[in-house]
This record gives sequence, structure tokens and C-alpha cells, in this order.
Amino acid sequence: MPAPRYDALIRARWMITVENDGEVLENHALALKDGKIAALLCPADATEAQQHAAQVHTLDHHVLMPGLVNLHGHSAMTLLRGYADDLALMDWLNNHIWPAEGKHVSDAFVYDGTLIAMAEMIRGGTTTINDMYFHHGAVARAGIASGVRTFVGCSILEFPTGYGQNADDYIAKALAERRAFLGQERVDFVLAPHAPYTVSDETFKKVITLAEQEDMLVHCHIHETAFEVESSVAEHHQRPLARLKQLGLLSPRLTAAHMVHLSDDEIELAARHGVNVAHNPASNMKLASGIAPVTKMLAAGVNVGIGTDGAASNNKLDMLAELRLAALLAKVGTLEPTAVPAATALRMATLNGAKALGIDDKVGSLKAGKQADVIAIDLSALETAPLFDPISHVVYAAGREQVSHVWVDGQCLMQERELTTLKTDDLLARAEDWRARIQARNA
Ligand SMILES: CSC[C@H]1O[C@@H](n2cnc3c(O)ncnc32)[C@H](O)[C@@H]1O
Ligand SMILES: [Zn+2]
Repeated sequence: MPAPRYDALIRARWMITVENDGEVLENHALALKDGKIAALLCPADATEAQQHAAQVHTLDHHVLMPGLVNLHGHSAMTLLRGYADDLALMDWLNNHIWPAEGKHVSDAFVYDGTLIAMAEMIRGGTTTINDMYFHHGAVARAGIASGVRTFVGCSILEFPTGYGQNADDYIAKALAERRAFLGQERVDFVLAPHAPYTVSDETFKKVITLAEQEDMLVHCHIHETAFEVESSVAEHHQRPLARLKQLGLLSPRLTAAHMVHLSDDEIELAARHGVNVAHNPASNMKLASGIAPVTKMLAAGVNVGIGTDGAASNNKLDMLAELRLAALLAKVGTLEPTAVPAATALRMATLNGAKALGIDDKVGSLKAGKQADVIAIDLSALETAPLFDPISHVVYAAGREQVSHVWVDGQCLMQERELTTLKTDDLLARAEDWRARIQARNA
């Protein structure tokens, strides 16, 4: 018997490639080989190929699309989900989250919290996460255990936390933890200066030099609140983006999370320097930070992806919910119903996220030669009936519980809603254990 031509053949009723906005292929198939998409097959070729595939998935009521790219998150914060709600950012951070992190965050906390996040994200169709937290080895190990493509953002702040003492210490720890994971296929380390209000000029300069030396991406919270902008003017006599431009941080290496409070000139500046933006609609709404000018950013040519932020400020890691909010919030923000149409929201949550991470040649759309980061969504539910347009349903009607299958590099991480790399019962037990520990230490 000759070896099968393909490792797997995934036949689906609909396919959204994201290569061409609005395009939906009917009754096509994806042929997978060695973790990659070997071919996109038309219905006749799919039938012929079936006998040459080691495995065949026939998904008669499903749409196949690229896996979702979560462009901004703090995965381990699942363990602080619901810990402090209904607060503005600085009150939430200074009086609730940072004290709690100081008491509870450890290697074990980050590993367990990140594993829980990975399971939640897989269940919602996320295949890549751009994370930012502490205890980077634990984040990387949880990423590898889950199979999710993980960008491990190494936090850099000026003040001590349970993880580091000062900026130089955070940088040294980032580089040391990174060493053990160099060459890992699905893991990459990123420099993550926390925000303009927690990082000095001197440290930003060190980050820029290091990013260039080591060819690393940079991830930072920028222009999240009006308070951030006002306090920068008071302290530095400059708005944050102007300060960061002067320091040399603005470049295609940078993913700026939030970017809510921006003038037209600042949008132009971001576009000119190739800055990527992670839009976090739910977190911006919940912390009452504001509405990011996404329509203007897209029109100016800024690459805007979508993120969830952490589970303590969202409180879901649900990218489908997030891309729906991105489409809705743009309309409310501009009073323009055509703002961020469904196909644009879908592109933001896939290909734009991949571009920000420098992996759009590898993932973010369904195309022969790309890695097989693919999800299937079952559209046979009452909630997605009747069906005129799969793109409309994916963005506006489908819930994450309709995500049925998830593949990363062709490895199936969820089949018919069963996780293959993680055990839900074990994760629930870990979450409950941490709840008990956190409440006992706070008592
Ligand atoms: C340096 S990353 C980890 C650090 O960031 C905190 N954090 C979580 N969400 C936000 C946000 O929306 N803006 C600013 N900082 C945030 C998190 O609690 C960690 O301490
Ligand atoms: Zn954040």
C-alpha cells in the first residue's frame, strides 16, 4: 500500500478563506499534509482525494475558517476572573489587581491560570495568543501543553512585583527564561514594556535596542485611557505616543494594545510607522476606557487586530464575541452602520492579527502552503438558522459553543468539542483550588 497522499482531508459545507473579503467557497475541502494546508480542493477533487487521505472529516453543516488570533491577553488572569468588577482602569489596577497579583502570582499560579485560558480559548476557536504576563517559562509550558501558538510577552515595569525588582531585572529574567524555548515551533518570546505610565524613557530605549539586537517583537498598552494621556502631559509635557515616537518605539515590531484616545494626527503617526494595534472592545467597554477609533485607523492604513485582554477585565476569552463587539462598537462610535462590516471584523481577528505577529506568511488565512491553523463552526443550530450568509452568522449570530473542531499545525486540539490536549475536569479542580487559596489568604 502506498502512503496516503494527505494526512487529513476536511470537507465542509462552507469555507471562508479570508484571502478575499466576502468570499465563501461551497462544498470545498482542505487537504492537510505535514501540518500544512497542502491544497484547497473543489467539490469534484475533494471526492477524488478522499481515498488518498489517512483521515477524512466530513463537516456537512459547518464553516471552515482560519483559527482566531487573540492579539492581546493576560492568560493567567483567568484565576482573577470576577475578582474585581465595575471599576475604572487605575482603580482596578492600583487597588485590586496589583495587590492581588502581589499576594498570589507564582509559577504555579501562572501555569494553572494559563492552562485554563488555553482551554477556554481553544473551545472558542483561538489558535494563537499574544500574551503578556509574568513567569514566562510557565506561560510557555502551558502553551506547549495545550498546543496553542503562543507569543510569550515578558512584562517590564519600573517597580517591584512578586516576579521582578526593577526594569533591568525583568529584562534579565525575560532573556533567561527565553533561552530554554528557543527553536520551539509554536512559542516565541516578546518584549512587553507594560505602559507609558509604568516604564521610563531609559527603559524604553533599552527595549528598542534589545528588540533590534534579538529580533524580538514588542507589545505595550498605549493610549488606553484619558487619564493615561493627561498624566503623560502633566509628567512628560507630551502625549504618550509623541514621547514613544521620540524614543524610537514606533515601528512594525510594535503591537500597541488599546489605542483608544487618539487624535487624527496620532492615527497618521501610527500608520506612518507601521504600528500594529490590538483592539479590545469588551475590556475597553467594561473599564469604561472609551471607544477606539477603529474605522479611522483602518482608513489610515493601520493594521488593527483584535484581542480579549485578560479575563479579569473582560471577563471572557471569547474571540467570536470580541469580533462581534468590534463590528457593533464601530457602528455606535461613528453612527455609521457600514463601519467595520462583518468581513472586515473577520479579517481583523485572523489575518491582521497574524500580520502584527509577523506570521501572516504562515497563518491567518486558508491558503495552500500555510500552516493548518483551522477551525470549524457548526452552523446547524437554531441560533444560526436560517442561513443566508455564513460570514454574517460567524460574526453576528454564532456563539463560541458552536466551534466544533480546532487544528493548529494540523494537530487536532478539539474534535467535536472534546479537547484532545487538556482535561476539563482537571482544570476545573485547579481553578477551584486557587479560588480557595486566594480567599483563604485574603481572609
Ligand atoms: C505587564 S503585563 C501584566 C500586567 O498588566 C496588567 N493589566 C491587565 N490588564 C491591563 C490593562 O487593560 N491595562 C493595563 N494593565 C493591565 C496585569 O494586571 C499585570 O499586572
Ligand atoms: Zn491588557
